[in-house]
Amino acid sequence: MGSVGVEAPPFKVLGDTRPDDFSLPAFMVSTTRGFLPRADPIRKLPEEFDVFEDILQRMPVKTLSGEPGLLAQYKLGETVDKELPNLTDAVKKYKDNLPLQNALYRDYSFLASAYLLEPCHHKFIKGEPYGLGRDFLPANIAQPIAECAAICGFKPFMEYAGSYALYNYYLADQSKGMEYSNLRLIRAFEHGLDPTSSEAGFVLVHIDMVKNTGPLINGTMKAFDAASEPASDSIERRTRFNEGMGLMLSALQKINRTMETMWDKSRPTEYTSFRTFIFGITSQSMFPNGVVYEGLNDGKPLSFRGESGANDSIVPLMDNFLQVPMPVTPLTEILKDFREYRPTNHRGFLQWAKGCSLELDLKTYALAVHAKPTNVEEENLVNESRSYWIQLLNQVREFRWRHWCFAREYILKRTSHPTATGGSPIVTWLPNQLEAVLKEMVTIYDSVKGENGVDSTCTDIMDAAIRQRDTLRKEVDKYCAERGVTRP
Ligand code: HEM
Repeated sequence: MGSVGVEAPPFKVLGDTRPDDFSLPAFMVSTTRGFLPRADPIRKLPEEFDVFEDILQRMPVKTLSGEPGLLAQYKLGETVDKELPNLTDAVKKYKDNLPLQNALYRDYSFLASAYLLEPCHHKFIKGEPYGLGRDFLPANIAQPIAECAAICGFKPFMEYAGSYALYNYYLADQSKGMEYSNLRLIRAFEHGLDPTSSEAGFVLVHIDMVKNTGPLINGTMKAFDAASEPASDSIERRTRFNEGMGLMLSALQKINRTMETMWDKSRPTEYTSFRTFIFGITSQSMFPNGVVYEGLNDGKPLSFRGESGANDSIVPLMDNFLQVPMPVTPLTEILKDFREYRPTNHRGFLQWAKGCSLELDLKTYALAVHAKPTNVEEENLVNESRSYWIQLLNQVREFRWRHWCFAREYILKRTSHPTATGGSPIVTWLPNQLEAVLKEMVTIYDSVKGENGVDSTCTDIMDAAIRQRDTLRKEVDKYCAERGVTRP
């Protein structure tokens, strides 16, 4: 499987993820594991890192044994300063083992965030505002994290895929595979080593969703493959294009159903307490002057965005495939910035998919607005393409709408802190993209509804979407008024 030969250089999507090949990066897009790492994450570090491992195990608010850890006692900072050697040379020794470098990056980024945000956690549990985080990362964390992050192609700060979420699970029982109840976190800040905790649920639901991305990639590649064929056999071409979109649609439906399990797996009342540790530096009151990484950047402070699902690749893939236009606002600039915080291979794939969709003029082909089908079979296929396109947009809408509901129930109702972990403004940012999708749905529907009709599924979808747009506007206006926020 693999590569579509349009003008853009072909992108190699893996079929076999070659789990035993340590010369390849941990993250490479595949039709089997989708956006998950090529193999289950490495859990155990080599023995040179034993002291580091020991601190990591003692770190969480609640350790694996259930005892309070260093973060519960406000002792992580002094423990790191006293006990942790600078292991940069040991990191370099394993430079050719890329999945191991990713495991090191995950572990150092956990320690870096815990170290920087420990004071804020202690303010938070006393019911006070976050105050200031530590603005200095000592060499024993700063230098090894810079080393392994550079080798893996990450920024030297916690990210969603490479660290907190997608490279942070193991299978309790190897024979049971990736079923939800068999997944455990490798690292956690608060109570996440207990699989029934809200922190574990929050992370594991992301993994459980991304687990379904193999078929999404497979469908995407099939749709691109079909559309890039010569137009001579238009029936065959469109049949295969529709098959690809059909696979994408069923994958997205499954992903959205899994997302809905968040409500049970992670309680809305508990999110704000573990999230203290996943905030970033950029646009956060806890780090007004950035953070100095000892021995790096000539002593000048650095700033990175925090961990966020905004760095997941499912929705950006759909935005790019469907060519969803985003408004020209400062909020959209944040969306673009988020897309820098992901594995290099994911980034390459998303950019390639965007170029491919534009180059193939996929939207025009799918909607075939002024097409004059020569027979009933072709007409039916064209209507099917239109229907799939609208249904795919509807899945992106559903994802973003549920997301707005998460933001409302887990965050807006619990805290007045104005920025999310990734540094986006909490009231206006998610609606910026959700409104863009709703607008695109209306535009597309208006362009095709007179064209011999679209099926009744689409009519129902549009009725619901238009009602939702009105509800969203009212809710955002209410939160803006309450918090004195103006929409950019
Ligand atoms: C309790 C559950 C969740 C909460 C409270 C939450 C919160 C947020 C917030 C506040 C943002 C804004 C960006 C920022 O961090 O600055 C965001 C963005 C995002 N999150 Fe989540 N999230 C949740 C679950 C998920 C899940 C399960 C996924 C699945 C991959 C996900 C994927 C995304 C995506 C794709 C965006 C960007 C949205 C867009 O492009 O419009 N989130 N999330």
